[in-house]
Amino acid sequence: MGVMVAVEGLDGAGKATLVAALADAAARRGASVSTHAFPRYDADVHAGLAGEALHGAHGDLRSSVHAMAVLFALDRAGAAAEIREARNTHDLVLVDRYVASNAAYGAAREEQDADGEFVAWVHALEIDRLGVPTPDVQVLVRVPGELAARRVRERAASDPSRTPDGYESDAALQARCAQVYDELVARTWLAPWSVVGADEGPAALTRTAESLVAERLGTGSPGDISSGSSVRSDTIET
Ligand SMILES: Nc1ncnc2c1ncn2[C@@H]1O[C@H](COP(=O)(O)OP(=O)(O)OP(=O)(O)O)[C@@H](O)[C@H]1O
Ligand SMILES: Cc1cn([C@H]2C[C@H](O)[C@@H](COP(=O)(O)O)O2)c(=O)[nH]c1=O
Repeated sequence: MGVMVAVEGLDGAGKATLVAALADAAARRGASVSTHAFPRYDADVHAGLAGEALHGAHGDLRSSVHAMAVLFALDRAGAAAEIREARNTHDLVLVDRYVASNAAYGAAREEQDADGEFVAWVHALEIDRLGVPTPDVQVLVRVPGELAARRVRERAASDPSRTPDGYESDAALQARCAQVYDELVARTWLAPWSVVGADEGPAALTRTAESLVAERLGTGSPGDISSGSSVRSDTIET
């Protein structure tokens, strides 16, 4: 059974960049790697609707925190079998955004902390009811909000298809979301966490992430996150 690592963080934190680098590094060592990203805008109707709502479509859909979270959750539920299969057939399963994104963004929108009703509701919905697989480790790419926002703006300037959506352009929401992520880490919510910082370029960040995740997983060799015994989540039930 492969190791499943979910990468989390603010919009523009560098999650996709880290996932790609981790996948490359593991593949170079001969590991089989399966990568996934949520929301699956083009592959799942729920994610597609959520993406359109983030850009202003579908009337007042975006204003409902729970409706948006249900759409993101149904997207993941639709991928649950694929993720289980990937775990059975690959050494390493990497996921760019996962259940904790729903917890962090929804709680931030509701102005709740990680001990609040919203985070408990996400756990009950996604893990307990929809049977979404629990990751072995979560990595928080923890960057200052201003840096993440600058990256989002610069990315949009060079790629018009990445126009900032309603969450990305809300600095106050991103700031609250960063706070909730820190609380989820402190509570070991859902699974153990490793935190990587913003003061490193992609290559150094990847090496740090690999070492920290290997440490969390208790694998023999530092940096080898694709094999060895995986520590199942010491989940905090909420
Ligand atoms: N460690 C890094 N150092 C410098 N620039 C980086 C780093 N990581 C990512 N970037 C740059 O920041 C921008 C955002 O990165 P990326 O797309 O990986 O973020 P993301 O967290 O996946 O964003 P989103 O959630 O909005 O899709 C990209 O232009 C990327 O090249
Ligand atoms: C998967 C997921 C995402 N979100 C939020 C986080 C982002 O602001 C947007 C879109 O994600 P992207 O990575 O910028 O494409 O949606 C969420 O609230 N819940 C989720 O499960």
